Amino acid sequence: MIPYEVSFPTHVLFGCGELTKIGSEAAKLGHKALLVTGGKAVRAAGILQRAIQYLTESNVTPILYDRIEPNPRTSSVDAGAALAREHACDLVIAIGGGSVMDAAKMIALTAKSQRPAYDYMRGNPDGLFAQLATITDALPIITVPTVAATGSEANEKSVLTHWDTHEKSSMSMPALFPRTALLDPTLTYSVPSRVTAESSADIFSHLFEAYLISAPSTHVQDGITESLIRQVVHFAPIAVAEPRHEEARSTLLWASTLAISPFTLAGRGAGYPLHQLEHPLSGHYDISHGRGLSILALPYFRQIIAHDRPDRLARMGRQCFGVTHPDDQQAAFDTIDAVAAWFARLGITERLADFGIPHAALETLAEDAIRIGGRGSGSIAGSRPISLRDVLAIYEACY
Ligand SMILES: NC(=O)c1ccc[n+]([C@@H]2O[C@H](COP(=O)([O-])OP(=O)(O)OC[C@H]3O[C@@H](n4cnc5c(N)ncnc54)[C@H](O)[C@@H]3O)[C@@H](O)[C@H]2O)c1
Repeated sequence: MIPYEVSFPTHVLFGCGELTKIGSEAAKLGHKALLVTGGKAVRAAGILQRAIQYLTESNVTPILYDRIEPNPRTSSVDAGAALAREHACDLVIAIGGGSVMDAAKMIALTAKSQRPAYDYMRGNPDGLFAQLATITDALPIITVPTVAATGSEANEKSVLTHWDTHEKSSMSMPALFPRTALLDPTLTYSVPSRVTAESSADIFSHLFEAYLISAPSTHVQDGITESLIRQVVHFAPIAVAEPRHEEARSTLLWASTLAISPFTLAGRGAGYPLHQLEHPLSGHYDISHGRGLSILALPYFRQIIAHDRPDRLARMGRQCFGVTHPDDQQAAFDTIDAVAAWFARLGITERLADFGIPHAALETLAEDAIRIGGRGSGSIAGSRPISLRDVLAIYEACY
């Protein structure tokens, strides 16, 4: 058993219509808010206009920064932080998906520290990466997720891309915990089916990654994780088919928040190897995160987990996918088939070649995965040290 220390400090308000409370919640934390969002979707859905109205009615002045792209870049964070300083904002509000929330959280930090976002990233040799665990100072943050996917709304993580070096990596520090998260499932009704499908695959990957390579004595966490996987497997196809299905959208939204939380992760003692394999794909080719993960998942199961932890793959299959075979090895392979069928139901069937990635680039991508994801160790931590050869074999298998 691995000892753990747990913190879930974000105050969560969950329910259809909770967006109406954004003004009163913001007024508790500040007077002038940098309102961070993406280019079009949130405005097109009418969410942005409503948020501005509620803030203004509560005497909170919104300063709009609507330049966050999917797979957010350090340059966008730096520009947002400069705007927050210029207007003396005392609060940051994120309305959008994981990309917007991750960027807003780093804006809240760097607006105060006055350092470029890249200073905090793994690849910056003169940076602060080694000190992240002790960094606590940032402007207060409110998150309003409009996609059920990353859990960024209530966790201490941010994933950014430094486009000059194509490094995409995650940072984790206490300063990034949002103070308040407003979770309103109706805000996700406008998410297109394609994005709903890949976001659901992302929630699923957050749930299975540490679960499949978990240390022993995590029975409570296992039970919660399996329950969440069952809900995502059941409700994702429903939300894809019926975007305004309240029960499906509500379930996916809360599942996404809990998927990266101490309730599922405490004491696992394991990292996110599949995420380390995905980051170079979106870092170089701007592939959406959930899509990249789902393309890599099946070869990762076949080449790593089915050999190292058939017991865990079999358990996930029996608990969440109706697998019944009594032999663990066979049940592990049956689970892979069941996950493949679920991806197919969601319409996720692409291969890496479909995204214009040249075959000759696979080696560079694999080297990047090892360099950034391996933190200088020469391999990625997982059920065993995952080598350059393993990564390349997985990329080849889904090309
Ligand atoms: N912080 C974390 O813990 C964490 C965990 C996993 C992944 N991530 C990162 O988060 C990012 C992905 O976030 P994401 O999956 O939420 O996607 P996203 O934020 O990139 O959004 C995906 C798309 O959905 C659109 N969209 C958002 N809300 C919408 C709505 N209501 N209606 C219609 N369209 C809408 C966006 O405009 C965008 O085009 C990646 O960079 C990933 O690496 C962060």
